[in-house]
Amino acid sequence: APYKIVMVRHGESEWNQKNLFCGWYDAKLSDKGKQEACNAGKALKDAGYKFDLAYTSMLTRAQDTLQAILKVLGQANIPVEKTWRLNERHYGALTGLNKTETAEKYGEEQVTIWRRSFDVPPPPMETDHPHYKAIVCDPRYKKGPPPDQFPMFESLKLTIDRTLPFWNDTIVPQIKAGKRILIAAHGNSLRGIVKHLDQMDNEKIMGLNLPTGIPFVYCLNEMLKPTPGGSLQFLGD
Ligand SMILES: CC(=O)Oc1ccccc1S(=O)(=O)Nc1cc2c(c(O)c1O)C(=O)c1ccccc1C2=O
Repeated sequence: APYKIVMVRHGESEWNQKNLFCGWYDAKLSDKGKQEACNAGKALKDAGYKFDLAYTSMLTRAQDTLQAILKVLGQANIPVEKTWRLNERHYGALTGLNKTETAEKYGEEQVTIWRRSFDVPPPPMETDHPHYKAIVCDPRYKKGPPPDQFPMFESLKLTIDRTLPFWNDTIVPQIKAGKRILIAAHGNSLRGIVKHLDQMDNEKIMGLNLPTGIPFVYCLNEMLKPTPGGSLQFLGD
């Protein structure tokens, strides 16, 4: 295929382990997550992959997954671009809650509605949220999003709507320039790219739960459309 691109969802985080909504909270990789990242690097190395350029989010769990992979590949010094547009979905007031607390606070019915909705957002993160300051005042966001666009909550739709401009405006030109690219990001930001590439409808993309730490490849034609059988090829399959 004229073009190939590799993507990987970050390894398990310490909050994934505890089944807490993480979103824009900067949880670290768990020991298992670090192992997953190394395994991803090994799978890519064994398959002979090399990269010219990598993209990741502003969140440590994705950045550390990327670095672990690049280290295994002996490519720790290739250019890496970090962007908030590849961040995980912002879970608003649910950030830090587990399953029981969510159901207690909002009721099972509301949880079921949220789980099934493409464009129903969770309640906003208020200024009294335990992690509000750590997230909103984090200096890493100095270069964006601008204060008036800084999310306090996101639906899956809103997440995809802020990820795709980065894909179209920044990543696509580099693919067309022939760069070998690796993206290490999050379940929902990667859903945005996958939905776009495979022209999936809302229900279908909500049914796709990308596994942590398993790289997947897209083989794209001249029009950057997936070739037959070129979609979502997981390494190790
Ligand atoms: C497997 C698991 O325990 O998931 C958790 C984790 C934390 C809270 C609630 C749950 S749950 O069991 O209700 N399942 C569960 C719950 C939810 C979601 C989801 O994908 C999911 O699997 C969402 O996407 C989601 C998105 C936006 C707002 C709320 C939810 C939500 O409440």
